[in-house]
This record gives sequence, structure tokens and C-alpha cells, in this order.
Amino acid sequence: MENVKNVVHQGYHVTKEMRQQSNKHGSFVIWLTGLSGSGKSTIANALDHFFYNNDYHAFVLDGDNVRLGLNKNLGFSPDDRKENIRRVGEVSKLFVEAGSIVMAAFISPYIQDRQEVRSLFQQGEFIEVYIKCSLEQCEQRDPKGLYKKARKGELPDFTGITSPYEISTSPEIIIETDQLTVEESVDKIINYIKANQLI
Ligand SMILES: Nc1ncnc2c1ncn2[C@@H]1O[C@H](COP(=O)(O)OS(=O)(=O)O)[C@@H](OP(=O)(O)O)[C@H]1O
Ligand SMILES: Nc1ncnc2c1ncn2[C@@H]1O[C@H](COP(=O)(O)OP(=O)(O)O)[C@@H](O)[C@H]1O
Repeated sequence: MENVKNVVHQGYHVTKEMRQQSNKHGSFVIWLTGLSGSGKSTIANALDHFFYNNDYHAFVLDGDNVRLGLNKNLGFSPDDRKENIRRVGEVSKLFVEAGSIVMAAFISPYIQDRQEVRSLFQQGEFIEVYIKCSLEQCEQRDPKGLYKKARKGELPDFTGITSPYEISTSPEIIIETDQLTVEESVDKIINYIKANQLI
């Protein structure tokens, strides 16, 4: 807080509302949280196809990609994950201000970190989607071979094995990827967004 003592927020002349009107849809965050291999990236990209094909302004922020650039100085300790999520929350807020729909696909294992991101947004702008999948199923999928490495002790602080995942009590949406297909998962999310008149 000390660092921002003499910094004053500058209002934008072209407002978020003007951009939303011009884009002809709302801007908000679909925050996909869950274990590695649960299906966050797959569903985020399937949503992106839907939005792209239907002329919506949307973009995916994905853990792996953000960690190769903006957050390349961060690891997987609780403090580093917290800072990772804080920065991604702020980037998501900029996208929403710019009139875009954001799909943020991050493990984001701590309830408090997710709540802090939620608090950056207005009511209804932050949609938490818990991508629910058992550890056993995620481990069986193991799309990047990371669980195998973690079990061999080659990957410290691995979520679900040697690092915790805290389940939210009331996310807006729960998607069980060991029950639904990718298409059914996308439909469930889109139906929620339409029912809440965000698009
Ligand atoms: N120790 C450890 N624990 C969990 N994940 C690990 C780890 N090391 C590397 N990876 C890879 O990093 C991706 C998760 O990055 P996130 O930014 O989503 O993590 S977090 O939200 O800060 O917890 C994660 O991507 P997903 O599998 O898509 O979840 C992994 O590819
Ligand atoms: N219903 C489903 N939803 C999402 N992914 C699924 C589903 N069923 C099987 N999968 C597979 O599970 C894996 C999930 O990997 P990924 O999307 O990278 O997960 P995460 O981003 O959570 O690590 C992919 O190989 C995907 O094809």
C-alpha cells in the first residue's frame, strides 16, 4: 500500500460500458479452477471456439502460458501461487475493462486467493467454475506426465499429491468432467451465461 500512496486512479474516457455497447455483449470472467488434468484448458479452449465462431470478443488466459511469460519468475510455493493468481486477477480485470470475455484457466488452489480475485469485480462479473474431477481420474489422464513425475518425487509441491487443493463451497457452476463431455460442459456454462443475461 505504501507504494501506491501517491498514485491516483485515472478514469478512462472510453468506458467499459461504451465498449460493451459497441461489442454488443457484456464483459466478464469465467474462472476455471481445478486439479491439473481436470479439463480447465480443454473447456476454456472449447468456450473460446464458441465465442469466436459467434463474433464475441473473448480470450483465454492459461496457467502454463502465463507462467512462461508474465509470471516466469514465480514457482509453486503458496506465496508464489498467490502472487500468480493476484496478477492474473488484475490482468483479467483489464480485459473486462476492455470489453472482453475472459476464460482464466488456473489451478488456483486456495479459496482465499480466488476470493481476492472475485473482490476485484462487480457483482455478476466473476463466474467461478469448479472443474471437478477425481484425483484418480486426473492421474489416469495425466496429459503431460506430471503426476508420474510427482509420484516419483521429481516434482515437488504438486497439487493433489504434495500440495493442497481447497474446494469452494459455492462456485457459480460445477462441471464434472468425468460425467460430462466437453460439449455438454460448454453448453452448461453458456446456458448459465445466457440465463444471467451476460451475453
Ligand atoms: N508443482 C506443480 N503443481 C501444479 N502444477 C504444476 C506444477 N509444476 C508445473 N505445473 C504446471 O503448471 C500448471 C499450473 O499453473 P497454474 O498457474 O494454473 O497454477 S496455480 O494456479 O498457481 O496453482 C499446470 O497446468 P495444468 O495441468 O493445466 O493445471 C502444470 O502444467
Ligand atoms: N469432459 C471432459 N472435459 C475436459 N477434458 C476432458 C474431458 N474428458 C476427457 N478430457 C481430457 O482430459 C484432459 C484434460 O487436460 P487439460 O484440459 O489440459 O486439463 P487442465 O488444464 O485442467 O490441466 C485432456 O486430455 C482432455 O482431452
